[in-house]
Amino acid sequence: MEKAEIGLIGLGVMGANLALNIAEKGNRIAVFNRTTEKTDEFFAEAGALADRIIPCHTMEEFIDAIRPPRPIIIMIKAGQPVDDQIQHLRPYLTNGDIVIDAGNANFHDTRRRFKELDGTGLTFIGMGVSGGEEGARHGPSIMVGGTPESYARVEKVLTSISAKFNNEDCCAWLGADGAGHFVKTIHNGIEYADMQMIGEIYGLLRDGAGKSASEIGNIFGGWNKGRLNSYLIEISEKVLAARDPHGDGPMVDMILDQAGQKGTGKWSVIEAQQLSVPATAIEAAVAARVLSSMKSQRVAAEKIFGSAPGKIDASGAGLNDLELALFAAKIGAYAQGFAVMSEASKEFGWSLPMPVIAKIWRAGCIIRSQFLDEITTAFTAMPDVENLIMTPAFSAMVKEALPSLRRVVAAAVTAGLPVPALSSALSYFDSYRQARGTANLIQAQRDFFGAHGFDRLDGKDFHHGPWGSGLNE
Ligand SMILES: NC(=O)C1=CN([C@@H]2O[C@H](COP(=O)(O)OP(=O)(O)OC[C@H]3O[C@@H](n4cnc5c(N)ncnc54)[C@H](OP(=O)(O)O)[C@@H]3O)[C@@H](O)[C@H]2O)C=CC1
Ligand SMILES: O=C(CO)[C@H](O)[C@H](O)COP(=O)(O)O
Repeated sequence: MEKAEIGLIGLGVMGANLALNIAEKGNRIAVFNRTTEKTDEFFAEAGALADRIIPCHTMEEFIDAIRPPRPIIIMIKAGQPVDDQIQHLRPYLTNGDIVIDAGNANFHDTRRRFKELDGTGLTFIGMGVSGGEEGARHGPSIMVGGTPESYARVEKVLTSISAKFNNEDCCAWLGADGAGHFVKTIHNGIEYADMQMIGEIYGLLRDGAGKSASEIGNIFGGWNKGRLNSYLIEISEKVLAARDPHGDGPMVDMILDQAGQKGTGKWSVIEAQQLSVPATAIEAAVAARVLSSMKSQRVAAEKIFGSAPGKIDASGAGLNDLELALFAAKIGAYAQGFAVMSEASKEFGWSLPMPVIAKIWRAGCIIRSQFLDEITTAFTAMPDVENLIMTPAFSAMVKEALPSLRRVVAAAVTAGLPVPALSSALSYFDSYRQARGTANLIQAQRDFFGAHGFDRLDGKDFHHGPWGSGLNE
């Protein structure tokens, strides 16, 4: 039997679709899944693509089915299962084989795994894949980390399956070891903020303006034709229009208001904090998911404190403000995500290419949008800019949209409706553009209680105030 060019382990939602995508693009692929019945089901449903798929039930069969040196994609549950799978795979691998972890790994694990295989004749690639089920099947965004040499060996197959934007591949090598998984993590952090902000606007329209799910869906549908055009707005419109197949009303009204999370949002925030980069909108989004899960506490608290008393104007200028507010806050979240990547690039020696990252997020991934094309243009003109909002195009957009964000946050606060991500983005802008902040008082307090010292505006070489030990200065 003709051997496969590539192998894939893990036929869950993502792996199965990725395997079909790989086969469809003319590649012969061997597949393996821990639960072998899933392999049989997958093969039985592969239709015309079955000719290019070799289903395997044992590791021996799987390895034998792939032409060496073998590229092997692992697309299974992240964490310990990946280490166990590599352990299980290793005795069968031979010189030159490449192990590609395509799941949502923590990039610290990727760096460790990369090191563990270094010098063994085997190579490790950590590859972020975004686009969910549909993206995996028809074209995801692919973020690769590893050696450029190992990428060169798999580039053809990866670019053949990736999404395209204006005929450009949404797939790129981004740097060594954990670079790809780090970028995917921040992609997800931004995804959290984007989703939370859309959710907050939904809340203002539902609870503050009394709009129904289908009315809000129609509003989002209109916005999707403008500057907010994006996959997340598009699916929000669809979700809000859907009816409950097991009841009478809109589907969304029947869904429990507790958000799940698998870790990437939290990791984004942890890394931002470790790198000392403020990512306040992403932090707010992660915290909001945690608060959403405290359902019983929220129910009890509403009984004590009451529900939101106020109203939100969502007609005419009010609606325009909501659209622009979402746009301004979204800029804040993306600026923060890119700033985290920029700092990580220095810290981990990756030279992450910001314009390329923006480029490969324009199609295929969950945060894909027209807006990312504008980010690509801005970073291409100024690849080393410290913050996206300092580029001429984005500073102009922020200036235009900020008054709306301010009015919306003020109205929400007055009404008692929660807008943690929108208000974090607003405070971020307000803090970032404040040349004279208030940390002088913090420095004075620190010096007062702990003799920590401060720098003076006039540059004089005195570093303590007229209190405590500073009395002697
Ligand atoms: N769903 C999504 O939208 C996206 C998911 N991802 C990431 O892709 C990866 C796969 O996700 P997804 O396809 O959604 O997950 P699924 O839950 O659909 O499938 C999980 C897969 O992992 C396998 N698996 C679980 N534990 C082990 C183990 N200990 N040893 C071997 N195999 C194991 C399962 O095998 P078995 O059938 O035997 O249980 C199954 O093939 C994850 O890292 C996820 O975070 C990335 C982008 C988008
Ligand atoms: O990577 C993804 C999308 O880009 C996955 O769908 C991921 O599961 C999303 O994160 P969470 O489950 O924490 O919402």
